[in-house]
Amino acid sequence: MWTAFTSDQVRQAEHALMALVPDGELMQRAAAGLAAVCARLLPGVYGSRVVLLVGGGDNGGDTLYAGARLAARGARVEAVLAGSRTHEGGLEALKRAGGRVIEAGEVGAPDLILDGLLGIGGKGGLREPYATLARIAAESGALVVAVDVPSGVDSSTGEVAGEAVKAQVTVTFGARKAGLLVDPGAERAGIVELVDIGLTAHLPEPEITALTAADVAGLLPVPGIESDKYRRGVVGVLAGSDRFAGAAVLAVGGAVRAGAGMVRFAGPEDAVHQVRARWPEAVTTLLKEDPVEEVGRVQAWVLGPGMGTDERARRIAAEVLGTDLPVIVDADALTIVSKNPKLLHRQAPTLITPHAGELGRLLGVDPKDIEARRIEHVRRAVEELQVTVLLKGSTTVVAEQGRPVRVNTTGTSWLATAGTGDVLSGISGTLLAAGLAPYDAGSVAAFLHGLAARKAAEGAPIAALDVAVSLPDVIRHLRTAANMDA
Ligand SMILES: NC(=O)C1=CN([C@@H]2O[C@H](COP(=O)(O)OP(=O)(O)OC[C@H]3O[C@@H](n4cnc5c(N)ncnc54)[C@H](OP(=O)(O)O)[C@@H]3O)[C@@H](O)[C@H]2O)[C@@H](O)CC1
Ligand SMILES: Nc1ncnc2c1ncn2[C@@H]1O[C@H](COP(=O)(O)OP(=O)(O)O)[C@@H](O)[C@H]1O
Ligand SMILES: [K+]
Repeated sequence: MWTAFTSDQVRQAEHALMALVPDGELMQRAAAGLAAVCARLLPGVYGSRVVLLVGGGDNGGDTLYAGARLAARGARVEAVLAGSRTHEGGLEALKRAGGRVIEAGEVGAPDLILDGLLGIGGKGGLREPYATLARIAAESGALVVAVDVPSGVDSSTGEVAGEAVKAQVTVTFGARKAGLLVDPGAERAGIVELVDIGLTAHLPEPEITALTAADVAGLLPVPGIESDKYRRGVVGVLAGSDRFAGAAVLAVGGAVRAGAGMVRFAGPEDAVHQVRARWPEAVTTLLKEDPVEEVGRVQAWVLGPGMGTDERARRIAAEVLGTDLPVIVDADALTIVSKNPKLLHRQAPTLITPHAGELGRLLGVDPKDIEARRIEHVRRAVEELQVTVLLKGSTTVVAEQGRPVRVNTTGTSWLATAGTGDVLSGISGTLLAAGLAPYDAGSVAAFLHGLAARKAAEGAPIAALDVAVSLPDVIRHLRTAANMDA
C-alpha cells in the first residue's frame, strides 16, 4: 500500500525526527538522494549542464546542496537565485564545488533543470519571479526534476492555483505528499521517486493511500476448488434503454470479464437483444412493468448506466435501492437520486460512482471546483450522503467514512472516451457480488479498469469495450507478478 500525507503531517514528523539527528542532517540526506536520482537520469553527470531554480526556503537549500554534489562529479551547475533570501550553507557549498550563479535570462537549454523554488511551504499560485521561471523551465526543453513537490502545486491537495512547474520526475523526501497523487498536481509531478530520510517511524496515519499491484492481487476474488457460479457471486445489471442500449452491453461486458459467477441482465427489448448478441453468457430478462425481483437472485446490483430517468427507471431505482442488497449507483441512477436523495438512505453497502458533473449535481457544487479539489469534495460527499463514493475523472478517488481516501494510480487519458464508465460499474458490480466491501470493490475496480485501458491502448485510441476485453490479461498478469497459483 502506498501512503501519502499532507504538508502538516510531514512537518510534524520532520520535527520529531529533527530532534533526534544533528542539525542539517535531514537536508543532507535529502540532497544526497536527490543528486543520486539526477545522476541516474542524466546520460552522464560529467560535462552535463544543470540549472538550479532556487527559492528562498529550505526547498532551495536541498537544491543547492544537490547541485554541489553534481558539480563535484563534473557537471556544469548554475543557479538562478529567485528568493528574497538564499540558503547560505547551500550556496556556499555550490560555489565551493565550482557552481556559479546566473540570471534568469541565461537559463537557455540545459540537460537538466532542478525546480527548487517551493516545497511544502508553498501556498497559492506562484508569485513573480517564480511564475516566470516555471515558464522558462517549460520552454527550455530540459528534463525537469521537481524537488520534493513541483512548485505551484499544493502539496496537501494537488490544487494548482495559477502557474506551476511541470516536471517529468519529482523526487520527494521522507513521504509521498498527497498532492503528488491527485490531479491536477499529479499531472505536474510526473514519475514520483521517494527518497528515504528516516521519517517513516514518525509519520501518523495517512490521509491518502493508493493500492499497489500486489495489494490488488491479494484482494482479487479467485474461485476455490469448491466454488460454483453462485458462490462466486451473481451480479444483476439494470442498464440500458431504447436510446442507450450500448451502455448495457458495456456494463455487462465489464461484469463478465471481471470474473462474475453469473451476470443477470434486465432491461428493455433492444438492450436485451444487444446484450445477448455480444455476451451470450449473460442471463437476460425483458423488464417492462414487472418488479425487479422477477430477474432472480443476485448478490449485488449495478444500477443506472444508460437506463434513462423516466417513470420506469425511477420505479426500478426505488425498488432496487429499497432492497437490502449491495448496489452500485451510476449514471442515470445518480440523476434520479440527486432529485430524491432519500433513496440513498439505506443500510446495505452502497457505492456511488459519479464523475465531477454528477457529483456536482448531488452536492450542488460547480464541477470545476470538484476537479480542482477532489479530495475535499469526495470527503464532503461521504459526509453528506453517508455512502461510499468513487469519484471518476483524470484521478479517480474512492472514499468512505473513517478510512483514508484511496487514490487510483493506474488511469490513463485514453480512458476519456464514451462508455468506459459503464465498463467500470460492471467491474465494480462483479467485485461487490463476490463479497468485497464497497471501498475495496471500487478501488480494485478502478485499478483494474486503468490497467486494462493501458493494456488495450498501448499508446493508441481505444473503444470502451476494449477495456472490458483486456481485463483477463491484466488480472492474469497481476496474479503472475504476485506469484499466485493458477
Ligand atoms: N523540514 C525538514 O526537516 C526538511 C525539509 N526539507 C525541505 O524543505 C522544504 C520546505 O522548506 P520551507 O519550509 O522553507 O518552505 P519552502 O517550500 O522551501 O518555501 C517557502 C517560502 O516560499 C515563499 N512562498 C510560499 N508560497 C509562495 C508562492 N506561491 N509564490 C512565491 N513564494 C512563495 C514563502 O515566503 P513568504 O511568502 O512567507 O515570504 C516561504 O518562505 C521541503 O519541501 C523540503 O524540500 C528537506 O530538506 C528535508 C528536511
Ligand atoms: N483524462 C482522464 N484520465 C484518466 N481517466 C479518465 C480521464 N477522463 C476520463 N477518465 C475515466 O474514464 C471513465 C469515464 O467515465 P464516465 O465519465 O462515466 O463516461 P461514460 O458515461 O461515457 O462511460 C472514468 O472511469 C474516468 O475516471
Ligand atoms: K520544488
